[in-house]
Amino acid sequence: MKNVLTIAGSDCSGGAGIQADIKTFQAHGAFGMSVITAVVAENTCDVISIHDIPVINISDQIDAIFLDISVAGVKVGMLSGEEIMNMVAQKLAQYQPKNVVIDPVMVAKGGCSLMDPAALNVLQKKMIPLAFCLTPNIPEAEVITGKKIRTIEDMKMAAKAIYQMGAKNVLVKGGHFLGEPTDILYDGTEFHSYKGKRIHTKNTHGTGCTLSSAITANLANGKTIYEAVRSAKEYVAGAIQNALEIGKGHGPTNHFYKYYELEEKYKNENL
Ligand SMILES: Nc1ncnc2c1ncn2[C@@H]1O[C@H](COP(=O)(O)OP(=O)(O)OP(=O)(O)O)[C@@H](O)[C@H]1O
Ligand SMILES: Cc1ncc(COP(=O)(O)O)c(N)n1
Repeated sequence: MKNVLTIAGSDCSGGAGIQADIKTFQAHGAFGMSVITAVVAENTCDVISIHDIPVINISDQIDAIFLDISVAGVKVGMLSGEEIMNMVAQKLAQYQPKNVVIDPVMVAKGGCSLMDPAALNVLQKKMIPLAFCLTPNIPEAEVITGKKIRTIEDMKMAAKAIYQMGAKNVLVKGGHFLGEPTDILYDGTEFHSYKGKRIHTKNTHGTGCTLSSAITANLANGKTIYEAVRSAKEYVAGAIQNALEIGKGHGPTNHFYKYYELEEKYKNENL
């Protein structure tokens, strides 16, 4: 079993952030670990408040893991400000883990900001070059590149521009477009398009967190980036399809359907 780490914020309502990441790791047969960067008081409707964990403690959490345990993949989610981002970048550069997947979380589904805009420069200059894969949604790709995205061609141009900032692979997610959700991957040579069928539901809280964690676990489990993204997109579609009617707003993705499959696999392989 591979050990995978998420460095992200806590969503007390269990739909996004650390909680979504750990559920996703578990459903992929990986051992999940977490470094919590912020405690977000949020639910399916709103973000009420954000408490950043002191930088020294985040740094200690990262050391605690890397000084003791081998890490096969790292997913990075919410980093709310410059100081935290600088430190996480410095620690990743120090420990050089493989399979770093960065989800540049900026705004929660309800519209609340989860990243200080002043941190954009650090994201571009220090975090993006550390990413084996960066997974911006359309608004995030627009902020990072400073260019509007209206078409698939614009998504490709954005992926290329972000690749040039130093990420090895860039996946621009198309969930925010109307119509079928197509994601575009650029690997520095070619574009790969991942098409999906739109599932008509309001229960999509945590889809971005789930996708990036599934990619991380797949890479840690030895899949290529192309296979990791294809399989993660299928996983998210299943998690949306089986989404739960929890709360009054955007309900969370559901990971249980995969646990049952995993249980069967383990039984059949006598693991
Ligand atoms: N309604 C939907 N039906 C099917 N797939 C979807 C739907 N919405 C999003 N997706 C897929 O889910 C993944 C996450 O995409 P999205 O663009 O929503 O990311 P995100 O905005 O970062 O998510 P979040 O809002 O949770 O942070 C992508 O693979 C996208 O294509
Ligand atoms: C702690 C944390 N991290 C990430 C998100 C983004 O997820 P979403 O856009 O689905 O609200 C979130 N809401 N909370």
